[in-house]
Amino acid sequence: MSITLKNVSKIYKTGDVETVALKNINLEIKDGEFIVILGPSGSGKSTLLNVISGLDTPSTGEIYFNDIKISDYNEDKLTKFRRNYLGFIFQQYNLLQNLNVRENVEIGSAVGKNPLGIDEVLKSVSMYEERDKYPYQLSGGQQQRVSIARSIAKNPKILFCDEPTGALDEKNGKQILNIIQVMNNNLKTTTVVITHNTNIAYMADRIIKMNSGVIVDIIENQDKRKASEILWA
Ligand SMILES: Nc1ncnc2c1ncn2[C@@H]1O[C@H](COP(=O)(O)OP(=O)(O)OP(=O)(O)O)[C@@H](O)[C@H]1O
Repeated sequence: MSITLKNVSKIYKTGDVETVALKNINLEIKDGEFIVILGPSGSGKSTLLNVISGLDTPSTGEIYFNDIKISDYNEDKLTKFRRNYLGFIFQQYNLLQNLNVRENVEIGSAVGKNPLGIDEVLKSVSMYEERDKYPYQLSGGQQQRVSIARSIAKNPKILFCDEPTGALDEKNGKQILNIIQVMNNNLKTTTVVITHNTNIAYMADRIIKMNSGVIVDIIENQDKRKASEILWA
């Protein structure tokens, strides 16, 4: 699924204070593309991801998924659209503590239009053996893998990742990135990753650099690397 932003701005109002978090963003992300968004703290990366993915609404401008203008959707329609077509991976794992690994992943697959097999997904994140354990019995890296399994089980058209490896060490971080890359390669899932780790940009087709709410540069990556090949830290 492709994404198009036309003149998108986002202004936060807190009392009398206005913060312009996004200024007139124009952007096209192609179907199946792997995009990495880089930029200093406060530059608008999370706001951009939230607005693109319908977690928040733009103040002005239009957003399309293929030909569907989602910036016209009301909250109900947006929620359904997100549930059916979009996957999210955040730094926090957000697992349900009273459900085991398999049940957490089943929740993800249940909402998709065209879900993947649970066992297949658990195997792809190397958590099949751990399927009967509860979140408190798992390491941080394992919990993040379950969280990813839950996001990919519904076979989303687009995967949005906000600092997916922020809390992980090199070994676990690269394992997570590899899973995201395999999804993008094999299922052609359009992928948008926000990160502070500039090394991750080597995995992208295109790198978007942000500063003060604007896109300051878009770079075609001529040296696309596998997750296992990037440097760390
Ligand atoms: N809910 C909000 N209310 C008011 N201002 C906000 C809100 N969310 C973000 N902002 C402001 O909008 C600007 C962009 O924030 P955003 O979180 O998008 O940046 P970021 O690039 O993701 O930063 P970081 O890398 O630190 O997560 C900042 O000036 C921030 O203070």
